[in-house]
Amino acid sequence: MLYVKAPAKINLTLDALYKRADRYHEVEMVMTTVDLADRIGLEPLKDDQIKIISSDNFVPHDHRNLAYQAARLLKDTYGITQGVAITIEKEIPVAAGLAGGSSDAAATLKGLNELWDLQLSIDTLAELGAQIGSDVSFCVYGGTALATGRGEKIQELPAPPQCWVVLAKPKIGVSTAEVYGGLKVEEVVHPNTQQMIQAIETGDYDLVCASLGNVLETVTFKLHPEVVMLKEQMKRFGADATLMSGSGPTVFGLVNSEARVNRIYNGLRGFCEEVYAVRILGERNILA
Ligand SMILES: C[C@@](CO)(OP(=O)(O)O)[C@H](O)COP(=O)(O)OP(=O)(O)OC[C@H]1O[C@@H](n2ccc(N)nc2=O)[C@H](O)[C@@H]1O
Ligand SMILES: Nc1ncnc2c1ncn2[C@@H]1O[C@H](COP(=O)(O)OP(=O)(O)O)[C@@H](O)[C@H]1O
Repeated sequence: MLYVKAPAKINLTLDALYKRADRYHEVEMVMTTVDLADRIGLEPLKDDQIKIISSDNFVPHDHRNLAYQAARLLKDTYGITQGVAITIEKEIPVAAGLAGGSSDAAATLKGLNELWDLQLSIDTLAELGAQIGSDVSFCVYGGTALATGRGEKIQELPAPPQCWVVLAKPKIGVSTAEVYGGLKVEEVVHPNTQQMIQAIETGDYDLVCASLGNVLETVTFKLHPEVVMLKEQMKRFGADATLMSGSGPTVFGLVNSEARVNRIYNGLRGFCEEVYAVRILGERNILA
């Protein structure tokens, strides 16, 4: 069995510039991976089938699974007749704004590239990933990046200044398509993406905190007011800055003191089941 790690991402910024003719939004996003990860196990099968094994009931076990789609894409593109059993040990909450499914797909692409000895470059894997979903290219590279286009054009950035990230997910799942569908691009307050990049490049933690912004927040807040409450609680418990990740509903807080992390974690655990305190995995780890 070949194992590959599939880490979650958070969006430090998420800006939408306009809606395109293909109905996707042209975006600018600063994203970074965190050390909350699924584990993907890949085992060759003699017969020509793709089998998904997972004990998580929220994860589809058929062709709708993004890891299944990654294997299908490689098989169809490169004429592979071997089958594979894909075991998904799920740690990342599903439909949470943390790109769990996209990261599983990216890890599957990387793992099968080895298992089937395809010798594809990381850039080719990222291009293939874009056919599966907008976030998959970023997940292939990991680390920290500016993502543009519909999210698939990736420019590497250095690691942000090290800090803790507290993640809290309310008991709801959010549909990315529904949230983007409710966005009125002409009314949004744009985050300052260039300032975030400058903050990361100069290692300025306070400026990172001041530059967080996500135009999807207002849409998800209207659909699910409990997300606003959670964000306010996190700030009240002492996070330096807070933001919703992706289309939500997960909210994260940045914190640069361990004592405060514990206080926030314990405080939030009182009324939110899914809380995690993790570190930023700022650097690329292509081999995962
Ligand atoms: C919002 C983000 C931010 O990182 O993350 P999540 O909340 O999903 O984690 C991503 O852009 C999500 O990427 P991903 O989940 O791969 O989305 P896709 O499957 O490509 O698209 C789902 C739907 O979202 C809308 N969509 C997505 C990306 C984009 N740039 N513009 C869009 O309008 C489209 O309606 C599309 O049909
Ligand atoms: N391997 C997978 N893990 C999680 N969700 C998956 C996976 N494959 C497909 N999905 C589907 O993708 C949708 C989005 O899930 P996910 O990637 O976890 O969230 P998000 O897009 O908010 O980051 C879910 O509705 C789920 O049914």
